[in-house]
Amino acid sequence: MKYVSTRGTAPRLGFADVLLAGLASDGGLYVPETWPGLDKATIAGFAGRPYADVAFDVIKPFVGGDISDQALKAMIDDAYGSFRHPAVAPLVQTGANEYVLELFHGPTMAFKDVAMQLLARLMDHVLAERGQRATIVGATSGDTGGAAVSAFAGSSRTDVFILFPHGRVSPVQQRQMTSSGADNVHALAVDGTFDDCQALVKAMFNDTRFRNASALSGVNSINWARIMAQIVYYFAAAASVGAPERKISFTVPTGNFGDIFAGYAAQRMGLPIERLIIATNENDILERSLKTGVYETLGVRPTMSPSMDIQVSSNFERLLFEAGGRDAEAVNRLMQSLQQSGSFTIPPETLAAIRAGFDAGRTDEAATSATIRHYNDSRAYVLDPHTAVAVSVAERHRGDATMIVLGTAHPAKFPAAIKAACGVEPALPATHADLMTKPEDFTTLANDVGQVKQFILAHSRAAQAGAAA
Ligand SMILES: Cc1ncc(COP(=O)(O)O)c(C=O)c1O
Ligand SMILES: N[C@@H](CCOP(=O)(O)O)C(=O)O
Repeated sequence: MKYVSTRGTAPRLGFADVLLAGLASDGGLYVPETWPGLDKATIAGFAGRPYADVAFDVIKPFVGGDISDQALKAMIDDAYGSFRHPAVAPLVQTGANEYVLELFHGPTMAFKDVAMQLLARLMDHVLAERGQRATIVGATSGDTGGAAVSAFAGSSRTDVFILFPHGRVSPVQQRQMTSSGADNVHALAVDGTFDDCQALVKAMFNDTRFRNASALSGVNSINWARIMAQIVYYFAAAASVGAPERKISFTVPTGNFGDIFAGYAAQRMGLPIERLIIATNENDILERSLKTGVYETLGVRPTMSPSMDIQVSSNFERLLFEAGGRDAEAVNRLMQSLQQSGSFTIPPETLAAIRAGFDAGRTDEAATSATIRHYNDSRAYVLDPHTAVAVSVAERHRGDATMIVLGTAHPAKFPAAIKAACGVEPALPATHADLMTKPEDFTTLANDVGQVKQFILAHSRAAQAGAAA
């Protein structure tokens, strides 16, 4: 399996190189050169099988021959052995034909763990085989950071630098990033928004000298391996409720578009999905884009679903590439326009292709609270605010297909919002009982790429080894 960049000029790479590259060298995102297919019998056969077995079958074609089957299987088993629920991603029925897919039973209580636990093992494996170290950078609006810290803490081959928007993540999310005590973890509180943090990460990748000097690698969903691991739960969940014979739609709380792009990838691999529904909070760039055809960034508004407080939705570029017939030049033009003017107009045929598979809806703060309250009162089920955004959108997009809403975080990560909405203060799982009393360690930095690079060069063992060589 080879991978190509959405911007067309970066080298075609195999899986192990894409895994370590993160962002492509032309600024684009890697996608598989061709989509592997799974036939109907294979998909139906996923029902009732252990999650790790489904993961192996879905992931194996993307890895090609770069990692042996035995090593891949061992890493998958180990990654999902760290989850608190034996099913890894259980489906909870919430209505006659409605389910919440609980993706928050991993070590940091958000769906990011599903991919990050495997990504860390894959990276360590490839780095060990090559005798290399890497400098890992990540931007987070709250959950990717904690998941990365948990997955990479103590790894001898990586130093991890997580940029988070100072004062814009929940206290639980912050502690998960700042209290690991691991020497190879650096939490950086940036004076800015998540979009600023993500722009800093991309600027570091686009500086070839810095990138090479520090052996830079990324853990955001710009890294193909993150998306790859997230495809699995679409197959597992759909098969468990009767796919491929039963019609199924998914509603996905969306920010950086990685999670829903994984659903699109599952569809391209043969999973019949009726509709993929993008659910946004008041940071509704994707909902506006699908409605008007104009992708236009406005200021970020802080909401009670902070992990979705995003305007520049990185993985939308992957969809533009696919829906536009893999026209890398067109993607380049759109991305240049975004950089210069903060907006672009989606070409009409591309927009039509997107609308053929996707719907989008927005939920404001009052409706998010009302949904949390309603689910608590009527079903004794406590939704986290991100999942509540999606449940509210799903209710407005009911068709005759079975609806699966992705439950992306545990409500205990956002206790203040839940308490305000329904009076309940969700408790942290016993595994996290001491989290909020652990000492914190983080560094505050300005929204300045020079300062961030300087910090990384001073603290990355890969950079220091490179400088000494
Ligand atoms: C809890 C939660 N829900 C939803 C999202 C949005 O997912 P994506 O960025 O893949 O669209 C995020 C952040 O990514 C998140 O942390
Ligand atoms: N919501 C995310 C933002 C980064 O998304 P990613 O999936 O690209 O890592 C977060 O919680 O950090």
